[in-house]
Amino acid sequence: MFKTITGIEPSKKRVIFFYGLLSLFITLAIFTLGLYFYLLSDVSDRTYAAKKALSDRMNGIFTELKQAAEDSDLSCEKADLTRLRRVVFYSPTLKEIGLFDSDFRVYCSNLGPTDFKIYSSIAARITKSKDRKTVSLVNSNTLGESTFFAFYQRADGLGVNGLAPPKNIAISVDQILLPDYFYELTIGKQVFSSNREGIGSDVLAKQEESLADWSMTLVVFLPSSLYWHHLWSISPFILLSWGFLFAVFYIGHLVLIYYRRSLRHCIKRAIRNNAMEVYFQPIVSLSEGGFHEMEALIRWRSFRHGQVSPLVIVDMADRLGLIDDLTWMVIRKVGDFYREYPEQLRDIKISVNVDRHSFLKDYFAPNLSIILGEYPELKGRLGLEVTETTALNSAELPLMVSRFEDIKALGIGLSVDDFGTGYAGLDFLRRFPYDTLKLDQIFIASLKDDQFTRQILTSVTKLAKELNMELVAEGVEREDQLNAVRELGVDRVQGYYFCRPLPKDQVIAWFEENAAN
Ligand SMILES: Nc1nc2c(ncn2[C@@H]2O[C@H](COP(=O)(O)O[C@H]3[C@@H](O)[C@H](n4cnc5c(=O)[nH]c(N)nc54)O[C@@H]3COP(=O)(O)O)[C@@H](O)[C@H]2O)c(=O)[nH]1
Repeated sequence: MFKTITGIEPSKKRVIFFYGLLSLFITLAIFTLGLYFYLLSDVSDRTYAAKKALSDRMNGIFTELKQAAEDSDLSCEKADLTRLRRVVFYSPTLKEIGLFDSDFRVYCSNLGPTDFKIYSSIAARITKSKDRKTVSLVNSNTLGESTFFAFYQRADGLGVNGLAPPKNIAISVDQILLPDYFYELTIGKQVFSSNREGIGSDVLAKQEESLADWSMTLVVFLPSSLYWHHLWSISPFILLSWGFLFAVFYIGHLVLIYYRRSLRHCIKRAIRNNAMEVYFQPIVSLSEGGFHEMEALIRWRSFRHGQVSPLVIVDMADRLGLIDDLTWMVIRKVGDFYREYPEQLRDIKISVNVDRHSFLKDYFAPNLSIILGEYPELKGRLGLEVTETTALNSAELPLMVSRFEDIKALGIGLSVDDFGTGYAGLDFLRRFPYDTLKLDQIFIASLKDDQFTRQILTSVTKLAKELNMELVAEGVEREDQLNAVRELGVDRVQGYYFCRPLPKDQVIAWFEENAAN
Protein backbone atom coordinates (compact mmCIF):
# COMPACT_ATOMS: atom_id res chain seq x y z
CA MET A 1 0.00 0.00 0.00
CA PHE A 2 2.71 2.41 1.06
CA LYS A 3 4.75 1.61 -2.02
CA THR A 4 1.77 2.08 -4.27
CA ILE A 5 0.98 5.48 -2.89
CA THR A 6 4.53 6.77 -2.71
CA GLY A 7 4.92 5.49 -6.25
CA ILE A 8 2.39 8.09 -7.36
CA GLU A 9 4.40 10.95 -5.87
CA PRO A 10 7.16 12.25 -8.14
CA SER A 11 10.71 11.46 -7.00
CA LYS A 12 12.77 14.19 -5.32
CA LYS A 13 15.09 14.40 -8.35
CA ARG A 14 12.15 14.98 -10.68
CA VAL A 15 10.67 17.60 -8.38
CA ILE A 16 14.00 19.45 -8.21
CA PHE A 17 14.40 19.21 -11.98
CA PHE A 18 10.87 20.47 -12.56
CA TYR A 19 11.13 23.44 -10.18
CA GLY A 20 14.66 24.17 -11.41
CA LEU A 21 13.40 24.38 -14.97
CA LEU A 22 10.28 26.31 -14.06
CA SER A 23 12.18 28.88 -11.99
CA LEU A 24 14.82 29.24 -14.73
CA PHE A 25 12.14 29.80 -17.33
CA ILE A 26 10.34 32.40 -15.19
CA THR A 27 13.57 34.18 -14.22
CA LEU A 28 14.74 34.37 -17.83
CA ALA A 29 11.32 35.53 -19.01
CA ILE A 30 11.23 38.27 -16.36
CA PHE A 31 14.78 39.50 -16.97
CA THR A 32 14.89 39.28 -20.77
CA LEU A 33 11.50 40.88 -21.26
CA GLY A 34 12.05 43.28 -18.37
CA LEU A 35 15.35 44.46 -19.85
CA TYR A 36 13.82 44.82 -23.29
CA PHE A 37 10.97 46.97 -22.00
CA TYR A 38 13.33 48.91 -19.74
CA LEU A 39 15.56 49.79 -22.73
CA LEU A 40 12.55 50.70 -24.86
CA SER A 41 11.35 53.08 -22.21
CA ASP A 42 14.87 54.44 -21.67
CA VAL A 43 15.46 55.12 -25.35
CA SER A 44 12.12 56.86 -25.55
CA ASP A 45 12.82 59.01 -22.46
CA ARG A 46 16.31 59.93 -23.56
CA THR A 47 15.21 60.76 -27.11
CA TYR A 48 12.63 63.10 -25.69
CA ALA A 49 15.24 64.63 -23.33
CA ALA A 50 17.65 65.08 -26.27
CA LYS A 51 14.96 66.77 -28.30
CA LYS A 52 14.27 69.12 -25.41
CA ALA A 53 17.97 69.93 -24.96
CA LEU A 54 18.28 70.58 -28.69
CA SER A 55 15.27 72.81 -28.63
CA ASP A 56 16.68 74.75 -25.65
CA ARG A 57 19.96 75.18 -27.47
CA MET A 58 18.22 76.47 -30.60
CA ASN A 59 16.19 78.90 -28.51
CA GLY A 60 19.44 80.00 -26.86
CA ILE A 61 21.03 80.68 -30.28
CA PHE A 62 18.10 82.80 -31.38
CA THR A 63 18.14 84.74 -28.10
CA GLU A 64 21.81 85.50 -28.83
CA LEU A 65 20.96 86.55 -32.41
CA LYS A 66 18.21 88.87 -31.18
CA GLN A 67 20.68 90.42 -28.71
CA ALA A 68 23.12 91.01 -31.57
CA ALA A 69 20.42 92.60 -33.69
CA GLU A 70 19.41 95.06 -30.97
CA ASP A 71 20.04 98.77 -31.88
CA SER A 72 22.00 97.84 -35.02
CA ASP A 73 21.75 99.99 -38.11
CA LEU A 74 23.27 99.48 -41.52
CA SER A 75 26.57 101.16 -40.72
CA CYS A 76 28.83 98.39 -39.33
CA GLU A 77 30.22 101.04 -36.98
CA LYS A 78 32.44 100.32 -33.98
CA ALA A 79 29.45 99.91 -31.64
CA ASP A 80 27.96 97.27 -33.96
CA LEU A 81 31.26 95.41 -34.20
CA THR A 82 31.72 95.49 -30.41
CA ARG A 83 28.22 94.10 -29.85
CA LEU A 84 28.76 91.34 -32.42
CA ARG A 85 32.12 90.40 -30.89
CA ARG A 86 30.69 90.35 -27.38
CA VAL A 87 27.90 87.98 -28.45
CA VAL A 88 30.40 85.63 -30.12
CA PHE A 89 32.76 85.82 -27.13
CA TYR A 90 30.09 84.79 -24.64
CA SER A 91 28.22 82.35 -26.89
CA PRO A 92 28.73 78.62 -26.11
CA THR A 93 27.76 77.79 -29.68
CA LEU A 94 28.30 80.56 -32.22
CA LYS A 95 31.74 81.09 -33.76
CA GLU A 96 30.85 83.96 -36.08
CA ILE A 97 28.00 86.40 -36.38
CA GLY A 98 26.93 88.79 -39.15
CA LEU A 99 24.36 91.45 -39.99
CA PHE A 100 22.38 91.54 -43.24
CA ASP A 101 20.06 94.10 -44.80
CA SER A 102 16.57 93.75 -46.20
CA ASP A 103 18.07 92.57 -49.55
CA PHE A 104 19.69 89.67 -47.66
CA ARG A 105 23.14 91.11 -48.26
CA VAL A 106 25.56 90.49 -45.37
CA TYR A 107 27.42 93.74 -44.84
CA CYS A 108 29.03 93.26 -41.44
CA SER A 109 30.46 90.45 -39.28
CA ASN A 110 32.28 90.33 -35.99
CA LEU A 111 35.48 90.18 -38.07
CA GLY A 112 34.65 93.51 -39.79
CA PRO A 113 32.76 94.85 -42.82
CA THR A 114 31.96 92.23 -45.44
CA ASP A 115 29.77 91.90 -48.50
CA PHE A 116 28.09 88.78 -49.78
CA LYS A 117 24.57 87.70 -50.56
CA ILE A 118 22.59 85.05 -48.68
CA TYR A 119 21.40 82.22 -50.90
CA SER A 120 18.02 83.03 -52.38
CA SER A 121 16.57 79.69 -51.19
CA ILE A 122 17.47 80.59 -47.61
CA ALA A 123 16.15 84.14 -48.06
CA ALA A 124 12.88 82.67 -49.31
CA ARG A 125 12.63 80.38 -46.23
CA ILE A 126 13.25 83.36 -43.90
CA THR A 127 10.55 85.37 -45.62
CA LYS A 128 8.07 82.46 -45.54
CA SER A 129 8.66 81.49 -41.89
CA LYS A 130 6.14 82.83 -39.44
CA ASP A 131 8.68 84.54 -37.11
CA ARG A 132 11.33 85.17 -39.78
CA LYS A 133 13.75 82.58 -38.52
CA THR A 134 15.42 79.62 -40.19
CA VAL A 135 18.45 77.35 -39.95
CA SER A 136 20.55 75.74 -42.64
CA LEU A 137 23.72 73.76 -43.40
CA VAL A 138 25.88 75.70 -45.79
CA ASN A 139 29.58 75.92 -46.69
CA SER A 140 31.41 78.72 -44.93
CA ASN A 141 34.76 80.26 -45.81
CA THR A 142 35.83 80.41 -42.20
CA LEU A 143 34.24 77.26 -40.66
CA GLY A 144 34.35 74.98 -43.70
CA GLU A 145 31.87 72.47 -45.15
CA SER A 146 28.47 71.92 -43.58
CA THR A 147 28.54 74.86 -41.25
CA PHE A 148 25.43 75.46 -39.26
CA PHE A 149 23.79 78.81 -39.99
CA ALA A 150 20.94 80.40 -38.02
CA PHE A 151 19.12 83.40 -39.48
CA TYR A 152 16.86 85.93 -37.82
CA GLN A 153 15.35 89.02 -39.45
CA ARG A 154 13.79 91.90 -37.60
CA ALA A 155 10.46 93.39 -38.76
CA ASP A 156 12.35 96.41 -40.25
CA GLY A 157 14.35 94.07 -42.54
CA LEU A 158 17.68 94.10 -40.66
CA GLY A 159 18.83 90.56 -39.98
CA VAL A 160 21.45 88.59 -38.08
CA ASN A 161 23.08 85.33 -39.02
CA GLY A 162 25.17 83.14 -36.76
CA LEU A 163 27.62 80.39 -37.71
CA ALA A 164 28.51 77.37 -35.63
CA PRO A 165 30.22 74.05 -36.20
CA PRO A 166 27.48 71.34 -36.05
CA LYS A 167 29.33 69.57 -33.22
CA ASN A 168 28.73 72.62 -30.98
CA ILE A 169 25.02 72.05 -31.30
CA ALA A 170 25.04 68.27 -31.38
CA ILE A 171 26.94 68.18 -28.09
CA SER A 172 23.67 68.68 -26.20
CA VAL A 173 22.32 65.51 -27.88
CA ASP A 174 25.59 63.62 -27.40
CA GLN A 175 25.58 64.29 -23.68
CA ILE A 176 22.19 62.62 -23.34
CA LEU A 177 22.39 59.75 -25.84
CA LEU A 178 26.03 58.65 -25.90
CA PRO A 179 27.59 56.19 -25.40
CA ASP A 180 24.54 53.89 -25.26
CA TYR A 181 22.55 54.94 -28.28
CA PHE A 182 23.25 55.86 -31.88
CA TYR A 183 21.46 58.69 -33.58
CA GLU A 184 21.06 60.75 -36.73
CA LEU A 185 20.09 64.42 -36.63
CA THR A 186 18.93 66.01 -39.89
CA ILE A 187 17.90 69.47 -41.02
CA GLY A 188 15.46 68.92 -43.85
CA LYS A 189 17.15 66.18 -45.83
CA GLN A 190 20.69 67.13 -44.89
CA VAL A 191 22.44 65.08 -42.23
CA PHE A 192 23.51 67.45 -39.52
CA SER A 193 25.10 65.06 -37.06
CA SER A 194 25.20 61.25 -37.06
CA ASN A 195 27.05 58.30 -35.59
CA ARG A 196 24.78 55.58 -37.00
CA GLU A 197 27.64 54.03 -39.03
CA GLY A 198 29.08 52.80 -35.75
CA ILE A 199 26.07 50.67 -34.80
CA GLY A 200 27.71 47.39 -35.89
CA SER A 201 24.74 45.19 -34.89
CA ASP A 202 21.03 44.81 -35.48
CA VAL A 203 18.77 47.63 -34.48
CA LEU A 204 16.36 46.47 -31.81
CA ALA A 205 14.23 49.61 -31.80
CA LYS A 206 14.14 53.07 -33.32
CA GLN A 207 12.74 56.27 -31.81
CA GLU A 208 12.00 59.43 -33.77
CA GLU A 209 11.34 63.00 -32.63
CA SER A 210 10.95 66.07 -34.81
CA LEU A 211 11.57 69.73 -34.06
CA ALA A 212 9.15 71.27 -36.52
CA ASP A 213 10.27 74.88 -35.84
CA TRP A 214 13.75 74.11 -37.14
CA SER A 215 12.84 71.37 -39.69
CA MET A 216 15.00 69.05 -37.62
CA THR A 217 14.49 65.33 -37.11
CA LEU A 218 16.22 63.24 -34.48
CA VAL A 219 16.23 59.45 -34.99
CA VAL A 220 17.68 57.38 -32.16
CA PHE A 221 18.70 53.70 -32.59
CA LEU A 222 18.74 51.05 -29.89
CA PRO A 223 21.38 48.49 -30.98
CA SER A 224 20.91 44.84 -30.03
CA SER A 225 24.54 44.81 -28.84
CA LEU A 226 23.51 47.18 -26.03
CA TYR A 227 20.75 44.75 -25.02
CA TRP A 228 23.17 41.78 -24.87
CA HIS A 229 25.77 43.85 -23.07
CA HIS A 230 23.27 44.76 -20.33
CA LEU A 231 21.96 41.20 -20.14
CA TRP A 232 25.48 39.91 -19.60
CA SER A 233 26.21 42.53 -16.94
CA ILE A 234 23.12 41.52 -14.93
CA SER A 235 23.77 37.79 -15.32
CA PRO A 236 25.00 37.34 -11.68
CA PHE A 237 21.75 38.89 -10.53
CA ILE A 238 19.81 36.57 -12.85
CA LEU A 239 21.56 33.58 -11.31
CA LEU A 240 20.78 34.80 -7.79
CA SER A 241 17.13 35.36 -8.68
CA TRP A 242 16.93 31.89 -10.23
CA GLY A 243 18.27 30.40 -7.00
CA PHE A 244 15.90 32.49 -4.91
CA LEU A 245 12.86 31.59 -7.01
CA PHE A 246 13.81 27.94 -6.98
CA ALA A 247 14.07 28.07 -3.16
CA VAL A 248 10.65 29.75 -2.93
CA PHE A 249 9.10 27.09 -5.19
CA TYR A 250 10.76 24.22 -3.46
CA ILE A 251 9.93 25.44 0.06
CA GLY A 252 6.34 26.09 -1.10
CA HIS A 253 6.26 22.54 -2.45
CA LEU A 254 7.48 21.13 0.88
CA VAL A 255 4.94 23.21 2.82
CA LEU A 256 2.19 21.99 0.50
CA ILE A 257 3.27 18.39 0.97
CA TYR A 258 3.38 18.92 4.72
CA TYR A 259 -0.09 20.42 4.65
CA ARG A 260 -1.47 17.71 2.37
CA ARG A 261 -0.11 15.11 4.74
CA SER A 262 -1.49 16.88 7.83
CA LEU A 263 -4.31 15.18 9.67
CA ARG A 264 -6.52 18.19 9.10
CA HIS A 265 -6.14 18.00 5.32
CA CYS A 266 -6.46 14.20 5.25
CA ILE A 267 -9.73 14.36 7.22
CA LYS A 268 -11.04 17.08 4.94
CA ARG A 269 -10.17 15.08 1.86
CA ALA A 270 -11.63 11.85 3.28
CA ILE A 271 -14.96 13.53 4.08
CA ARG A 272 -15.08 15.23 0.68
CA ASN A 273 -14.23 11.97 -1.10
CA ASN A 274 -16.64 9.90 0.98
CA ALA A 275 -13.64 7.81 1.94
CA MET A 276 -14.55 6.94 5.53
CA GLU A 277 -16.16 3.75 6.73
CA VAL A 278 -19.14 3.19 8.99
CA TYR A 279 -19.17 0.39 11.58
CA PHE A 280 -22.32 -0.90 13.22
CA GLN A 281 -22.90 -1.96 16.83
CA PRO A 282 -26.04 -4.00 17.61
CA ILE A 283 -28.33 -3.10 20.51
CA VAL A 284 -29.80 -6.19 22.18
CA SER A 285 -33.29 -6.45 23.68
CA LEU A 286 -33.07 -8.49 26.93
CA SER A 287 -36.78 -9.34 27.13
CA GLU A 288 -37.07 -10.48 23.49
CA GLY A 289 -33.57 -11.90 23.37
CA GLY A 290 -33.17 -10.42 19.90
CA PHE A 291 -31.80 -7.32 18.21
CA HIS A 292 -33.69 -4.80 16.14
CA GLU A 293 -31.41 -1.80 16.42
CA MET A 294 -27.85 -0.76 15.67
CA GLU A 295 -25.76 2.35 16.11
CA ALA A 296 -23.74 3.60 13.14
CA LEU A 297 -20.24 4.73 14.16
CA ILE A 298 -17.68 6.41 11.95
CA ARG A 299 -14.35 4.66 11.39
CA TRP A 300 -11.36 5.77 9.36
CA ARG A 301 -7.88 4.45 8.83
CA SER A 302 -5.65 7.09 7.28
CA PHE A 303 -2.78 6.01 5.09
CA ARG A 304 -0.52 8.49 6.87
CA HIS A 305 -1.98 8.70 10.35
CA GLY A 306 -3.24 5.18 10.94
CA GLN A 307 -6.53 4.55 12.74
CA VAL A 308 -8.02 7.93 13.69
CA SER A 309 -10.36 8.17 16.67
CA PRO A 310 -13.96 9.15 15.84
CA LEU A 311 -13.68 11.82 18.54
CA VAL A 312 -10.79 13.43 16.62
CA ILE A 313 -12.66 13.11 13.30
CA VAL A 314 -15.79 14.71 14.74
CA ASP A 315 -13.86 17.51 16.43
CA MET A 316 -11.83 18.29 13.28
CA ALA A 317 -14.89 18.11 11.03
CA ASP A 318 -16.58 20.58 13.36
CA ARG A 319 -13.62 22.97 13.19
CA LEU A 320 -13.44 22.63 9.40
CA GLY A 321 -17.15 23.39 9.09
CA LEU A 322 -17.68 19.90 7.65
CA ILE A 323 -19.64 18.34 10.51
CA ASP A 324 -22.87 18.27 8.48
CA ASP A 325 -21.09 16.74 5.48
CA LEU A 326 -19.88 14.03 7.84
CA THR A 327 -23.47 13.42 9.00
CA TRP A 328 -24.78 13.26 5.40
CA MET A 329 -21.98 10.85 4.49
CA VAL A 330 -22.82 8.52 7.41
CA ILE A 331 -26.57 8.62 6.69
CA ARG A 332 -26.00 7.85 2.99
CA LYS A 333 -23.73 4.95 3.92
CA VAL A 334 -26.48 3.65 6.20
CA GLY A 335 -28.85 3.99 3.20
CA ASP A 336 -26.38 2.00 1.06
CA PHE A 337 -26.18 -0.65 3.79
CA TYR A 338 -29.98 -1.11 3.70
CA ARG A 339 -29.82 -1.34 -0.08
CA GLU A 340 -27.09 -3.96 0.03
CA TYR A 341 -28.75 -6.19 2.65
CA PRO A 342 -32.48 -5.56 2.24
CA GLU A 343 -33.52 -8.95 3.63
CA GLN A 344 -31.20 -9.11 6.63
CA LEU A 345 -31.94 -5.52 7.65
CA ARG A 346 -35.68 -5.54 7.03
CA ASP A 347 -36.59 -5.18 10.73
CA ILE A 348 -33.51 -3.33 11.92
CA LYS A 349 -33.41 0.35 12.87
CA ILE A 350 -30.11 2.19 12.65
CA SER A 351 -29.27 5.37 14.52
CA VAL A 352 -26.66 7.96 13.55
CA ASN A 353 -24.91 10.45 15.87
CA VAL A 354 -25.63 14.15 15.26
CA ASP A 355 -24.40 17.11 17.24
CA ARG A 356 -27.32 19.02 18.70
CA HIS A 357 -26.22 22.30 17.09
CA SER A 358 -26.70 20.84 13.63
CA PHE A 359 -30.43 20.73 14.34
CA LEU A 360 -30.50 24.50 14.78
CA LYS A 361 -29.49 25.08 11.18
CA ASP A 362 -32.50 25.81 9.02
CA TYR A 363 -31.28 23.60 6.17
CA PHE A 364 -30.86 20.54 8.37
CA ALA A 365 -34.40 19.09 8.22
CA PRO A 366 -34.87 19.95 4.48
CA ASN A 367 -31.56 18.26 3.64
CA LEU A 368 -32.55 15.24 5.63
CA SER A 369 -35.79 15.08 3.72
CA ILE A 370 -33.83 15.16 0.40
CA ILE A 371 -31.69 12.22 1.57
CA LEU A 372 -34.84 10.31 2.57
CA GLY A 373 -36.04 10.95 -0.98
CA GLU A 374 -32.77 9.48 -2.34
CA TYR A 375 -32.97 6.52 0.05
CA PRO A 376 -36.59 5.49 0.67
CA GLU A 377 -35.11 2.49 2.56
CA LEU A 378 -34.35 4.86 5.46
CA LYS A 379 -37.98 5.84 6.04
CA GLY A 380 -39.23 4.68 9.44
CA ARG A 381 -35.87 3.07 10.20
CA LEU A 382 -33.45 5.92 10.63
CA GLY A 383 -32.87 7.34 14.10
CA LEU A 384 -30.71 10.25 15.23
CA GLU A 385 -28.73 10.21 18.46
CA VAL A 386 -28.43 13.74 19.71
CA THR A 387 -25.10 14.41 21.36
CA GLU A 388 -25.37 17.21 23.87
CA THR A 389 -21.85 18.59 24.10
CA THR A 390 -22.69 22.27 24.59
CA ALA A 391 -25.44 24.16 26.35
CA LEU A 392 -28.26 25.87 24.49
CA ASN A 393 -29.07 29.50 25.20
CA SER A 394 -32.58 30.78 25.84
CA ALA A 395 -33.14 31.74 22.19
CA GLU A 396 -32.02 28.33 20.92
CA LEU A 397 -34.25 26.29 23.22
CA PRO A 398 -37.66 27.02 21.59
CA LEU A 399 -36.07 26.81 18.14
CA MET A 400 -34.69 23.39 18.94
CA VAL A 401 -38.14 22.15 20.03
CA SER A 402 -39.62 23.19 16.68
CA ARG A 403 -36.70 21.64 14.75
CA PHE A 404 -37.19 18.38 16.60
CA GLU A 405 -40.83 18.40 15.59
CA ASP A 406 -39.86 18.93 11.92
CA ILE A 407 -37.54 15.94 12.13
CA LYS A 408 -40.04 13.72 13.84
CA ALA A 409 -42.54 14.65 11.12
CA LEU A 410 -40.12 12.96 8.67
CA GLY A 411 -40.60 9.70 10.61
CA ILE A 412 -37.15 9.86 12.20
CA GLY A 413 -36.68 8.67 15.79
CA LEU A 414 -34.69 10.81 18.25
CA SER A 415 -32.52 9.59 21.14
CA VAL A 416 -30.66 11.48 23.86
CA ASP A 417 -27.11 10.18 23.66
CA ASP A 418 -24.76 9.92 26.66
CA PHE A 419 -27.49 10.97 29.07
CA GLY A 420 -26.02 12.24 32.31
CA THR A 421 -22.71 13.54 30.99
CA GLY A 422 -23.88 16.23 28.58
CA TYR A 423 -26.13 19.20 29.02
CA ALA A 424 -29.38 17.23 28.90
CA GLY A 425 -31.04 17.47 32.30
CA LEU A 426 -34.33 16.13 33.54
CA ASP A 427 -36.08 19.31 32.42
CA PHE A 428 -34.87 18.63 28.90
CA LEU A 429 -36.53 15.28 28.84
CA ARG A 430 -39.89 16.90 29.55
CA ARG A 431 -39.47 19.61 26.92
CA PHE A 432 -38.12 17.61 24.03
CA PRO A 433 -40.00 14.84 22.25
CA TYR A 434 -37.26 12.22 22.49
CA ASP A 435 -38.13 8.56 21.82
CA THR A 436 -35.13 6.95 23.50
CA LEU A 437 -32.76 7.79 26.31
CA LYS A 438 -29.28 6.27 26.22
CA LEU A 439 -27.62 6.04 29.63
CA ASP A 440 -23.94 6.89 29.35
CA GLN A 441 -21.43 4.09 29.85
CA ILE A 442 -19.74 5.96 32.69
CA PHE A 443 -22.81 5.26 34.90
CA ILE A 444 -23.03 1.65 33.77
CA ALA A 445 -19.39 1.10 34.77
CA SER A 446 -20.09 2.21 38.36
CA LEU A 447 -23.71 1.06 38.63
CA LYS A 448 -22.99 -2.14 40.51
CA ASP A 449 -20.75 -0.64 43.20
CA ASP A 450 -21.95 2.92 43.57
CA GLN A 451 -25.20 3.33 45.40
CA PHE A 452 -25.48 7.00 44.49
CA THR A 453 -25.32 6.17 40.77
CA ARG A 454 -27.89 3.48 41.29
CA GLN A 455 -30.26 5.92 42.95
CA ILE A 456 -29.88 8.46 40.15
CA LEU A 457 -30.41 5.88 37.44
CA THR A 458 -33.45 4.51 39.26
CA SER A 459 -35.11 7.96 39.16
CA VAL A 460 -34.05 8.57 35.55
CA THR A 461 -35.44 5.18 34.55
CA LYS A 462 -38.70 5.97 36.32
CA LEU A 463 -39.00 9.34 34.62
CA ALA A 464 -38.20 7.90 31.19
CA LYS A 465 -40.93 5.32 31.61
CA GLU A 466 -43.40 8.00 32.68
CA LEU A 467 -42.53 9.94 29.56
CA ASN A 468 -42.94 6.82 27.40
CA MET A 469 -39.28 6.82 26.41
CA GLU A 470 -37.29 3.71 25.60
CA LEU A 471 -34.09 3.18 27.62
CA VAL A 472 -30.75 1.89 26.35
CA ALA A 473 -27.77 1.12 28.58
CA GLU A 474 -24.48 1.87 26.80
CA GLY A 475 -21.09 0.34 27.40
CA VAL A 476 -22.04 -2.97 29.00
CA GLU A 477 -18.84 -4.98 28.98
CA ARG A 478 -19.31 -7.62 31.66
CA GLU A 479 -21.98 -9.96 32.94
CA ASP A 480 -22.20 -8.21 36.36
CA GLN A 481 -22.89 -4.94 34.56
CA LEU A 482 -25.55 -6.67 32.50
CA ASN A 483 -27.20 -7.99 35.66
CA ALA A 484 -27.15 -4.57 37.28
CA VAL A 485 -28.77 -3.09 34.18
CA ARG A 486 -31.36 -5.83 34.18
CA GLU A 487 -32.13 -5.15 37.87
CA LEU A 488 -32.63 -1.50 37.03
CA GLY A 489 -35.34 -2.52 34.61
CA VAL A 490 -33.52 -1.40 31.44
CA ASP A 491 -34.37 -3.71 28.58
CA ARG A 492 -32.09 -2.68 25.74
CA VAL A 493 -28.35 -3.01 26.03
CA GLN A 494 -25.37 -1.96 23.88
CA GLY A 495 -21.82 -2.97 24.66
CA TYR A 496 -18.78 -5.10 24.04
CA TYR A 497 -20.39 -7.85 26.16
CA PHE A 498 -22.56 -8.64 23.13
CA CYS A 499 -20.71 -7.17 20.20
CA ARG A 500 -18.12 -4.56 19.37
CA PRO A 501 -18.80 -2.12 16.49
CA LEU A 502 -18.22 -4.15 13.29
CA PRO A 503 -17.91 -3.44 9.57
CA LYS A 504 -21.12 -4.05 7.62
CA ASP A 505 -20.37 -7.57 6.32
CA GLN A 506 -19.19 -8.74 9.75
CA VAL A 507 -22.20 -7.32 11.55
CA ILE A 508 -24.46 -9.13 9.06
CA ALA A 509 -22.51 -12.35 9.77
CA TRP A 510 -22.93 -11.69 13.52
CA PHE A 511 -26.69 -11.24 13.00
CA GLU A 512 -26.99 -14.46 11.05
CA GLU A 513 -24.95 -16.39 13.56
CA ASN A 514 -26.81 -15.03 16.60
CA ALA A 515 -30.25 -15.26 15.01
CA ALA A 516 -29.56 -18.97 14.43
CA ASN A 517 -28.62 -19.46 18.13
N1 LIG B 1 -21.28 13.22 15.27
C1 LIG B 1 -20.84 11.96 15.18
N2 LIG B 1 -20.23 11.39 16.23
C2 LIG B 1 -19.79 10.12 16.11
C3 LIG B 1 -19.93 9.40 14.92
N3 LIG B 1 -19.37 8.17 15.12
C4 LIG B 1 -18.94 8.15 16.38
N4 LIG B 1 -19.19 9.32 16.97
C5 LIG B 1 -18.90 9.71 18.33
O1 LIG B 1 -17.57 9.50 18.61
C6 LIG B 1 -17.44 9.09 19.96
C7 LIG B 1 -16.58 7.85 20.05
O2 LIG B 1 -17.17 6.85 19.32
P1 LIG B 1 -16.58 5.41 19.28
O3 LIG B 1 -15.13 5.43 19.49
O4 LIG B 1 -17.13 4.77 18.07
O5 LIG B 1 -17.18 4.75 20.59
C8 LIG B 1 -18.48 4.22 20.57
C9 LIG B 1 -18.44 2.76 20.86
O6 LIG B 1 -17.43 2.11 20.17
C10 LIG B 1 -18.17 2.76 22.33
N5 LIG B 1 -18.65 1.54 23.02
C11 LIG B 1 -19.70 0.76 22.72
N6 LIG B 1 -19.77 -0.27 23.61
C12 LIG B 1 -18.75 -0.11 24.47
C13 LIG B 1 -18.28 -0.82 25.59
O7 LIG B 1 -18.85 -1.85 25.99
N7 LIG B 1 -17.21 -0.35 26.25
C14 LIG B 1 -16.57 0.79 25.83
N8 LIG B 1 -15.50 1.20 26.51
N9 LIG B 1 -16.97 1.47 24.78
C15 LIG B 1 -18.05 1.05 24.10
O8 LIG B 1 -18.95 3.83 22.81
C16 LIG B 1 -19.16 4.78 21.80
C17 LIG B 1 -20.65 4.87 21.57
O9 LIG B 1 -20.90 6.16 21.32
P2 LIG B 1 -22.28 6.85 21.68
O10 LIG B 1 -23.31 5.79 21.81
O11 LIG B 1 -22.50 7.73 20.51
O12 LIG B 1 -22.04 7.59 22.93
C18 LIG B 1 -18.81 8.84 20.50
O13 LIG B 1 -19.16 9.92 21.34
C19 LIG B 1 -19.67 8.86 19.29
O14 LIG B 1 -20.92 9.46 19.58
C20 LIG B 1 -20.57 10.03 13.81
O15 LIG B 1 -20.75 9.45 12.76
N10 LIG B 1 -21.01 11.31 13.99
